[in-house]
Amino acid sequence: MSSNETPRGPVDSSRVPRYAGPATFARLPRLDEVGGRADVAVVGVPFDSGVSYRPGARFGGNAIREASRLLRPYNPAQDASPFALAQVADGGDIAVNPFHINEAVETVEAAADDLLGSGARLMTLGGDHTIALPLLRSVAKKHGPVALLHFDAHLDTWDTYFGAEYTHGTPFRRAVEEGILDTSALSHVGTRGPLYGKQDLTDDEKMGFGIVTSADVYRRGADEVADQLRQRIGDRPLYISIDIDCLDPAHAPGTGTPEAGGMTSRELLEILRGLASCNLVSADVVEVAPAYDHAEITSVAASHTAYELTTIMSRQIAAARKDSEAQ
Ligand SMILES: N=C(N)NCCCC(=O)O
Ligand SMILES: [Zn+2]
Ligand SMILES: [Zn+2]
Repeated sequence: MSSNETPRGPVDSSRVPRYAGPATFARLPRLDEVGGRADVAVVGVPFDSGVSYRPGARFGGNAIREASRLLRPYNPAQDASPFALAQVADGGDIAVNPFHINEAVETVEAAADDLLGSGARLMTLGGDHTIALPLLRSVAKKHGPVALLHFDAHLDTWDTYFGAEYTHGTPFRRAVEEGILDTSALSHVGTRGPLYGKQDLTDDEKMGFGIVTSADVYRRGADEVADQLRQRIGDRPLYISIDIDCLDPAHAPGTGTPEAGGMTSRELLEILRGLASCNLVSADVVEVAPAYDHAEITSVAASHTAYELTTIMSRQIAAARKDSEAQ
């Protein structure tokens, strides 16, 4: 979108009932309806062949789209209308091979290359956490090694499962090995639950990660945690990866590897709002498995999470555009 074009926004829910018609994220236009160019492309990755326990995250993207019908155009928490500040559009799903993990990883990377190459930032809806690796590869090709904020109950820096190196428990170890992360700014947030051994933590620390556990969030509060994370990230290009199981199973039952004692959705949303000044280049929300959900609890939480992330990106795009116009 050039600076003098008005973004095409969501379907007006005061004219067309919000439950009518096919679902796109937040009832936004499809990417092809805005000439194939968007500032933020919301894309689904229906892939869950990398999971170690309950399957079903392949249906996550569409469940989030359905739940996002109720999102409204003005975000008071960030005082912004994200879909008016920048062109946000739904790029549909990346068609990945469910029978071949390595090929799926390549397909996701190539599709992300195309979208990022068109100038869009990515808001990806998973899918299981395996997909973070090809997304990070693509983002690093564009920006160099990026800072990573990883919200998750799990470390996801394990080595292999059944000899497989691409799984939902291993993407961030692979990313560190490949040199696509800025190891001076890596944090897990919401970590908790049993591990295989203490070595998991030692290995993780050696890779450069800092840990803010879900109990830390509870004790110190969202604002203090966001301040600390912001300081660590500085103005580095930042990728945020959100495994919905960072939330307590009470707030996100619809996921494949639930762990007790997690964050509330309020805490997650507040931490994200506290990061609004960071240079967020792309993000994902993964591990929503609707078959285990009830009353869309998980997909509503995921849709609001993606809404906050999209708002951060839109505000930055609008601010950058204003700066370049002033020059
Ligand atoms: N990324 C998610 N959600 N879970 C990883 C769990 C890996 C395990 O089964 O130990
Ligand atoms: Zn997890
Ligand atoms: Zn994960």
